[in-house]
Amino acid sequence: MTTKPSSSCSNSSTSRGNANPGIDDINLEALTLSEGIRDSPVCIIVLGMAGSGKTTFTRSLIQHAQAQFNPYVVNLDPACREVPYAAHIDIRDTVNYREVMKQYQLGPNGGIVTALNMFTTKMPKFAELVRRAGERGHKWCIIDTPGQIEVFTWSASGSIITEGLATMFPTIVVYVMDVVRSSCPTTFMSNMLYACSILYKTRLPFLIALNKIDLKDCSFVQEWMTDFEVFQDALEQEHSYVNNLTRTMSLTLDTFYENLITCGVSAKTGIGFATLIKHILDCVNEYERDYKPVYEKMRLQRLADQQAISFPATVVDEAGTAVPMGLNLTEPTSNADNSVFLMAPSLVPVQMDADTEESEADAKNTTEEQNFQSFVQDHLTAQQNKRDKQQRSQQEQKS
Ligand SMILES: Nc1nc2c(ncn2[C@@H]2O[C@H](COP(=O)(O)OP(=O)(O)OP(=O)(O)O)[C@@H](O)[C@H]2O)c(=O)[nH]1
Repeated sequence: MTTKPSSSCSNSSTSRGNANPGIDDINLEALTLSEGIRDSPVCIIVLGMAGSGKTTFTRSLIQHAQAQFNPYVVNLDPACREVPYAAHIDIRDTVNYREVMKQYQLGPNGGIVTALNMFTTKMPKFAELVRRAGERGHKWCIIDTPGQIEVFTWSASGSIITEGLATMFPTIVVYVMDVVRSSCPTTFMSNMLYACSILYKTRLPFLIALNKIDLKDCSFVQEWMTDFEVFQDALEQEHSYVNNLTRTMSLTLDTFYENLITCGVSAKTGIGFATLIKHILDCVNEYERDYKPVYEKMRLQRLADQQAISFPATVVDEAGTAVPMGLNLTEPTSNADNSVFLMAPSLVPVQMDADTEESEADAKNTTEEQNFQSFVQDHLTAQQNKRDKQQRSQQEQKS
């Protein structure tokens, strides 16, 4: 097991003092936009609503693709406790999400977004690791994303990662959908709206994995997508205020359904994965045929933008003045000096601080113990004072 660094971001200086190098020490040339889009590895970004089964799906896909595609695996969920597969790159090795929450005074979702932002500062090096994986024979790179879907799909870092990968490697999106939860027409429609918005936002080949078919057959979803009348009938059974909206939406999404590929799977039992892999290969062909020219153009445009002369903020009119954020918020240490570093197998420093969670738990236990002791002490003192007072008043009465 990889030992977790104790600070919010693993500091490159930690690794520099070590016998084992960090990623910044091995003179890793960051992959630049000047290189064209490669043939491999194919990046498969796994998205889906919380609890839809993304992580279980990722594990199952790895198993089914192992022999043929030798997947390189990336976990981008900083908040998960553990993953049921061996990840080659795990965001949790790069950014300590709990420490981020503490230092930046954030709630859980803000912590996840910030952790992802920090990881994204190393995007060129992340891309370089993926490229090297391709050269070592990994034909696929499977990327598991955070539980809260909006954290990835609607954050700047999610876009940077998705577009960054798509301008360097063939990239597709697999949207995992829970068929059991989608048996409610309104939930189905919410899921479809999400899928639709992601499809248009990412502009990548898109495949819907209808997951958990061991619990419920997915043919009803496919029927709802192809036959408007059947969906209307299902909607009639529900008495909800949102029915009108759902009905209108289903009409709007009709054209979107036509271009969608769906595939029933069970991440738990493995049913449907042989077909799913065929669909993934079709999506890769689709990327090569329809999307690659678009991303190639985007890559060249970005390269031109990068090479254009950039003016320092001082010469820009109305550059403005930075103001401190929030109330009494101490600015956390800046990360501009390369203090976030990316870890991958063989780059893990030998000497790491004690496991953060363990030490945090110990500290918490000690504090709780102290709090409890002082509570008992206060209680005993109060009791004693009460007894003394009673004795005094009894003596006064007697005298
Ligand atoms: N029966 C059944 N259960 C499944 C299947 N896939 C996932 N699950 C269960 O669904 C639950 C959620 O699965 P996860 O893989 O953690 O889902 P996730 O989308 O990664 O979850 P978050 O990242 O927390 O949003 C777990 O209890 C899984 O065991 C499946 O195909 N069949």
